[in-house]
Amino acid sequence: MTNPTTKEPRKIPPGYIGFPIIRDIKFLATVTSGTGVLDSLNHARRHYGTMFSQYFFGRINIACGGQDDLLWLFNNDRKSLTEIAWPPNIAMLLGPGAVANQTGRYHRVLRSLLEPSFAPKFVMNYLKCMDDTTLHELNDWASTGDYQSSEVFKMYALRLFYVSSFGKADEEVIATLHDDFKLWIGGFMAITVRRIKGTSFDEAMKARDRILDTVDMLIDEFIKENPEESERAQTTIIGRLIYGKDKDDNRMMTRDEMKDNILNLIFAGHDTTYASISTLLYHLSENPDAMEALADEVSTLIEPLDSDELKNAPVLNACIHESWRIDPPVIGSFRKVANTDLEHKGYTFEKGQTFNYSILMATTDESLYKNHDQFNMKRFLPKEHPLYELKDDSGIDPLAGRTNYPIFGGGTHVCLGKAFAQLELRVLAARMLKHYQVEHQQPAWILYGIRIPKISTDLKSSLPSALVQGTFLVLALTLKPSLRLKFSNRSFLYGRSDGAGVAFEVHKRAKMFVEII
Ligand code: HEM
Repeated sequence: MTNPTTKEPRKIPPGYIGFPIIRDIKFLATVTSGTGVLDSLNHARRHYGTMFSQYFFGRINIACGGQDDLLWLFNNDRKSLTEIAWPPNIAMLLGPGAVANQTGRYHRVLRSLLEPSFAPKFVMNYLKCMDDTTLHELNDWASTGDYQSSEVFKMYALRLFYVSSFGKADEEVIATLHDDFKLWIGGFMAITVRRIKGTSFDEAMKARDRILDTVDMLIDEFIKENPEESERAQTTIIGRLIYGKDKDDNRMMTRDEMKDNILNLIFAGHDTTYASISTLLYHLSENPDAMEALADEVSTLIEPLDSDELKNAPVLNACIHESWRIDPPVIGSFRKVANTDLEHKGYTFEKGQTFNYSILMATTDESLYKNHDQFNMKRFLPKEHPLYELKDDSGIDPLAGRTNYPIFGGGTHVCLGKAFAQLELRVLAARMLKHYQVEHQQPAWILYGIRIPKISTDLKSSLPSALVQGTFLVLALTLKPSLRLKFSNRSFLYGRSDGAGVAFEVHKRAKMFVEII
């Protein structure tokens, strides 16, 4: 902190602030093109280091992602010297009672009311319903025999959250929530928080009202059907939120807090899960050795799935952690200086200065992860594993919650749903590779089992390759039904575009189909 008598003129880190209009165009181009985020990050990192100024939604913002920067920021968070700083539209969409919007004591109270539902031990209560939902879902995907959009991952993510929350699924309500949620998230790109009729922000706020009404009705129903001592009240997210008490204050959540926080949880777990599934499947299909090792490992898992066994499955964890590392579902978050000016690296940051801490910068730091742009799940295998290879990596433990693997953020707002997210992905990956054969497939025409690459490439080379690939495809239709993937761009908010946002197809053995692009 600075001494007011010796305070120097404000200095901010170097960076491209740019000229009006040009910077607006540059900013929009960066955030709307998936690879633009990583490219511009790499560019800035090369020129200015791990802390630099940037123009962001109309103001100067400090981006940072070095180990020292993250430690500094997360420690400030704990001392209440920095606080959360969502852009105003996101803060409004989240609502006044949402944990992610809060600071100080109120934030601690809300966390203490929410944390029990997401504690690693408690999360194991959700294993059975997650597993049942997953088996059912995979079967549905497999039986369509047609390409589907990656939207199904979103519905699946919502369904998992819903069954863990309420202990059962109501398809009509899930579909309504899904549609409203899509409109709600559309408000994230709003440049004004004025409610002008017909704008995406206005539509998003209306969707927020509808979601809150739906949640209100669900809470009423839950209370009616599940008294405090019932099993559902004791083992579901909503049960814990309704009946749980804060240990210090002995107070329960108000109805408004409950509604805002259910929406907050849906938001926090929805697209993150969707992006996690997309990227994991992408990297596995691009890395057949990893996929094979994983399929071998999950084939030996006992039935019913056991939470400890899943938690300790080395290849499963290594693949998930490496996929999250190379394509973090959340690439960063926002903070601002709370009340007192702060100093770091010789710069003085005044009250209100905003920061964007970068998870992506840490996970693509070459000094932490050699060949960071290559998927290498072996970096996270335990030493005693037969596939373990210590090359240049420094043995980082992704579960330690350190700044060298900040996938779930850090400081006081560190992810509340970490154990939940890990369980979801473990169950899906285990079930998929235990029961299905997963094939990677670039966009192509599939004609009676023969895969014909898009004719945009050289025709002479594509025809023989079509025949070879077609032969392999037919051979591949062996005992397991197969899942096929095709890739397109992914939302900028959730990392790079080259990795995910998949349309995919699951089909039963020997099912023939034609895909028209
Ligand atoms: C792979 C999946 C996920 C990733 C990568 C992820 C990542 C993150 C990150 C980076 C933050 C910190 C944001 C900040 O510093 O401001 C965060 C916060 C949060 N996450 Fe997650 N998350 C995931 C899944 C989930 C799930 C499934 C839930 C719950 C169902 C959840 C609930 C939350 C909540 C409530 C917060 C806000 C906590 C607070 O502000 O105190 N997350 N998450």
